[in-house]
Amino acid sequence: MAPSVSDVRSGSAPVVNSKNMQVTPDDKTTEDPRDSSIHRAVRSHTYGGAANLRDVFTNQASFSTSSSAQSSTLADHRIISDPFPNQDTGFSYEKRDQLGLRGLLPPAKQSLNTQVLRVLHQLRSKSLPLEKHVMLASLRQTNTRLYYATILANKEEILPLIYTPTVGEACQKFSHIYRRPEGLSISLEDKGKVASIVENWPVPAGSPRIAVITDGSRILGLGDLGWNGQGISIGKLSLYVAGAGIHPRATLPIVVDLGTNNKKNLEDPLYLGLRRTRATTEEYIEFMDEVMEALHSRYPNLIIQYEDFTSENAFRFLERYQDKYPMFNDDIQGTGSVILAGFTNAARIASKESGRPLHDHRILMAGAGSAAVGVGKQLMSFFTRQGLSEDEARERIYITDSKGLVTRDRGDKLAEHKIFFARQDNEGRQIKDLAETIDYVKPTAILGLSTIKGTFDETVIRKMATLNKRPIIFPLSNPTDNSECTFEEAVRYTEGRVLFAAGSPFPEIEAGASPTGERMIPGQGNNFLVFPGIGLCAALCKAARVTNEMITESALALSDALNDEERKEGRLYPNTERIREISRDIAVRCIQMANKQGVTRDGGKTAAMDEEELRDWVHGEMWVPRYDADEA
Ligand SMILES: NC(=O)C1=CN([C@@H]2O[C@H](COP(=O)(O)OP(=O)(O)OC[C@H]3O[C@@H](n4cnc5c(N)ncnc54)[C@H](O)[C@@H]3O)[C@@H](O)[C@H]2O)C=CC1
Ligand SMILES: CC(=O)C(=O)O
Ligand SMILES: [Mg+2]
Repeated sequence: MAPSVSDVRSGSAPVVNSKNMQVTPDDKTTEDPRDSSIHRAVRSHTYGGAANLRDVFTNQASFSTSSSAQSSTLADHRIISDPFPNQDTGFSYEKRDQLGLRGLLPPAKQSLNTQVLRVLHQLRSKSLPLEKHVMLASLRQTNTRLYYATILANKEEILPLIYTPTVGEACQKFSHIYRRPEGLSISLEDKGKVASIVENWPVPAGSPRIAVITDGSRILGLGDLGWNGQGISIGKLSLYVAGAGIHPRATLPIVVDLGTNNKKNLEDPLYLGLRRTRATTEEYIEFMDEVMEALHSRYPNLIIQYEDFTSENAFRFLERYQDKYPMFNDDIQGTGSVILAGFTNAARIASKESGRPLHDHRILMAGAGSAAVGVGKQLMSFFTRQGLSEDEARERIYITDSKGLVTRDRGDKLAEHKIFFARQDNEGRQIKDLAETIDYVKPTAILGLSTIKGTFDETVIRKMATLNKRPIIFPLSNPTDNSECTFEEAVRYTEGRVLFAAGSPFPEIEAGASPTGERMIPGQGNNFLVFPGIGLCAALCKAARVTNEMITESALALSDALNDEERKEGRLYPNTERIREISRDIAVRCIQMANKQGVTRDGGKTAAMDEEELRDWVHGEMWVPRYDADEA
């Protein structure tokens, strides 16, 4: 059955009367003549006949002749093959005449809204999430604006298809579902000539502003997927566009291919990455130095988000580059921010009901990788804000790994990143079992960043329910199949008292099925609630660095974003439907912090604005998918 107009949920309707192109490619580098001619052509919707991004670059000469009706008619019809300017049945009859599109399109002229209905109709006729993911990827590759209009009008339905959990399966099968290239692939074989590879990026509308880079070595909780990790860079950048209004053409997905240790991939004839095992640490460092230098020298304002590197390299490259380039690590810092926000909101509720002072919370983490340690470090600021010293704050946080509680005297050589939270007050006691560790620590909160499904089993959850009036339980590993427990399990074993957030989305529990008799909404504690706002901030104020203080500010802004209605509903995070508003508020607070720290490079523009002006300006800078007014 075809969906009705009312099926298209509003909120951020797909077609809105707002400016079209704002968080645009970097104005500085658009002085590149290739960029500016292309940018102008795209803006004015004249078109020189490029079939794809690369052609936009090579055919740019035809832009300058597009005023000639004769030559443009021959070339311009290919606009329907270029995803950004393509409007398909949305082209007005006048434009069809102008561009030689008569007869190449069905007779009907349809609005973007109606086109969204068709996408939903087709999407809902498919049963498997991966099929839906492939269909949406194909839409992104053929009609960018329709893709984003569909997402914005149907966030709850679409986000799990383009992001976790489905993006996990998509990455596992990325070489199989591959249709056409998207983003940059830079392989170890390009060593010594990475700058020329970066030069190859066709820059269809000026320079990119945000890049997401992965080496595919730890995709979600799925391990080493090699080149197939490109799917995560693409997925995260779709969220930048949908969630923060970054212009689609200002995004740059990158996979660096330094080999893979995934035997299945190496033996798969369809695998599209390098067929070699992973490079050594020395090779890694040299190569990444070259990549960062090449990206930064071509695009000095580019914000580079590191994603899903193994923990050792995640920490290594954050430390190596954070004071040199505008970059941040999403798994360490983005996750730290989002969990600090959710934990703060949960701890306030728990403390209000139990009378326990906020500074007296104790957090036990299952997991001691980049995500857990990043979260732990960010959570320390929760305690220091309650008046504790750094050491006292650190003592409130316990981490466990596959061998149990992490202690200094456990007898094994601890990875460097684990040492900070390794206990020294255990008096020689070593505990392997998580339930026993709970008896020892008596935590008010358990956070799962272990990648292991079922780590929070019935015994663990029931112990938390015995110890706490409102136990805080956050199984944060992705995708859903790796979650330490389900929402339903957490609710059942705590008789509905749990304060819950998970990395991947779980369904709500309706009032009739809930032990409390009230509808229960699970939180989604996922870094996608903050990284779009952090990146938006950095792009807009041309941040020279993404400082730790900016990251902490993003957490405070997210925590403050919860409104009264959401609090009444028992939410720990604001409703994802409001993601653009949330990103705007995060960006405003981060820009203010960036100005305070003197890391902006916008010539004092944002420093001169008061908060309201800044909020309006940031809002106005967000790109909204729409067709030209006369064609909508
Ligand atoms: N919700 C979110 O926004 C985010 C979630 N994550 C998730 O966090 C997970 C971990 O990521 P990384 O830290 O980078 O991975 P990692 O592989 O470096 O760390 C996993 C850690 O879990 C430990 N571990 C394994 N089995 C365990 C067990 N039974 N009990 C306790 N600890 C155990 C390992 O020893 C290791 O320290 C992934 O599943 C990822 O999807 C990561 C970033 C953001
Ligand atoms: C959400 C995310 O960044 C992860 O699971 O790795
Ligand atoms: Mg990640």
